Amino acid sequence: MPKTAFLRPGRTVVDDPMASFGGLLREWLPRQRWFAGKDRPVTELGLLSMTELFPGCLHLLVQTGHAPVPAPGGGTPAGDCYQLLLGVRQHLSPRLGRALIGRAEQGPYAGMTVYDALHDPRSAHLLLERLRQPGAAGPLRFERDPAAVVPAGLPPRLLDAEQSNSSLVYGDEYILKLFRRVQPGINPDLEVPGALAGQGCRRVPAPVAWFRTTCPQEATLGVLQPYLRDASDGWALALRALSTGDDFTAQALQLGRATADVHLALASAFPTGPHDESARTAAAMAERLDSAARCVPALKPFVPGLLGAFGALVACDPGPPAQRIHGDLHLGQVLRAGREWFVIDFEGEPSKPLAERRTAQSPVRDVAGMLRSFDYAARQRRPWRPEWARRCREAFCAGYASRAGWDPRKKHGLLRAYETDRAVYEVLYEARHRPDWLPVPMAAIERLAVRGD
Ligand SMILES: Nc1ncnc2c1ncn2[C@@H]1O[C@H](COP(=O)(O)OP(=O)(O)O)[C@@H](O)[C@H]1O
Ligand SMILES: O=P(O)(O)O[C@H]1O[C@H](CO)[C@@H](O[C@H]2O[C@H](CO)[C@@H](O)[C@H](O)[C@H]2O)[C@H](O)[C@H]1O
Repeated sequence: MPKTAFLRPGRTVVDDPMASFGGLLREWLPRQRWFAGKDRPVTELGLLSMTELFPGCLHLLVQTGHAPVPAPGGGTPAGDCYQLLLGVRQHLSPRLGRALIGRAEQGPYAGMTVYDALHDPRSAHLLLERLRQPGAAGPLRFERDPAAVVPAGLPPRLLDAEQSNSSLVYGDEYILKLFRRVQPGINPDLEVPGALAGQGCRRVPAPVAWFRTTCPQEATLGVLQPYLRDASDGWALALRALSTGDDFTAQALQLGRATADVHLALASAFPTGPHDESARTAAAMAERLDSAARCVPALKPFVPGLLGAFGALVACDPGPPAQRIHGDLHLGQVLRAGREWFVIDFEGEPSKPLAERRTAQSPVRDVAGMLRSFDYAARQRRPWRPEWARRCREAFCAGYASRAGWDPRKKHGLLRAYETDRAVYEVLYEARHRPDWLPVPMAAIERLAVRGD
């Protein structure tokens, strides 16, 4: 196998590895669930860095490029940086068949089989070993909480979930999340749980080890944290309750309390700011709506009604002070283990720039996210169960109010604005990732635009 080294951007390499991988990855990337640019064909793929992590396993950061949109004023869509772990072998054993990316035809790896190494237990094992022993590999830095003791030899398994990233579970003890779309700066999914652990907040699993890159820019690549075994996520529990007819309001009430606990800890751990309800926030929401309506024309008839909801942001009583928030709170981001709710995945909405996700924002945004999620769950049942959603939403708000010192139910105008903004995001998300689900947020759009309740 050709010897590979870390490639500095801009350095001329005689044997360009992308001559081997470029074509294969251009085909493979857009088919991955975590690929964010599904609405933009990948026309170029550049290599930002490549590091041989261990023999037969390459760590790559690649940059996508997209063709200009032909429509007048269409511009060129922005590309993204993705993290890949590629296995390179002569032959792939049949048990790794679903990890296959393809066979390199040319370049330094000509004739070799290329595959997604996260599926390979050997690579997953060696990755944990790297995290257990802090140090550097090319531009990669492996670091850990000095107090944490992670045992060796925990058997890995790759989570099969529909995810924005990829996660490996080790022996039901730890979970390692590898960020697929990488943005410069510290990822809030490392920053926030680390800061909350410092506050003694037990509702968020604390980071145990992590790795980052220093090139081409500083960026977080992965986080290892304790795995909550026997936990069920809120989405699965809500759907189960809906199908058995069990009450879910007690859980929703506790979830409201847990959310408020996390908000209080966040407000202590990070700077807070004046309330976020301003003409600027309303304008940002209107802009997001405008660009969503350009991508999803079904939104267009509702635009005037939805703009009315944003206008209320400036007219109504201000909400609680701005603070760091979760940013993408829904039933899939909360886990129930034992009798407690835990909150995970502090990345925020994956499509927003990282710097924006790290700003202080209104906690109403998170409340609205969870309220939307009860509506999503209720719409999984036929006939639709609006009463179920209404009761859960009420209970969640009551639980939240009992801890937070303010009651979301008394902030109707604010909630409507943030719920509308969230539903617009969901329309875009579903159009890009799961078009079959589009009617779910569209039903909310209709309700919010027409009836406003
Ligand atoms: N600490 C944890 N304990 C148990 N399961 C977890 C933990 N963290 C994540 N998971 C599981 O992994 C799934 C994906 O995690 P998440 O952080 O939401 O990743 P993504 O950003 O890819 O959506 C969750 O839905 C949950 O089932
Ligand atoms: O992958 P993430 O969990 O970071 O979040 C993204 O995917 C979610 C879907 O998996 C999406 O959530 C939407 O669908 C959920 C049901 O599958 C529902 O509970 C949420 O309320 C709804 O927003 C989320 O928006 C997206 O960022």
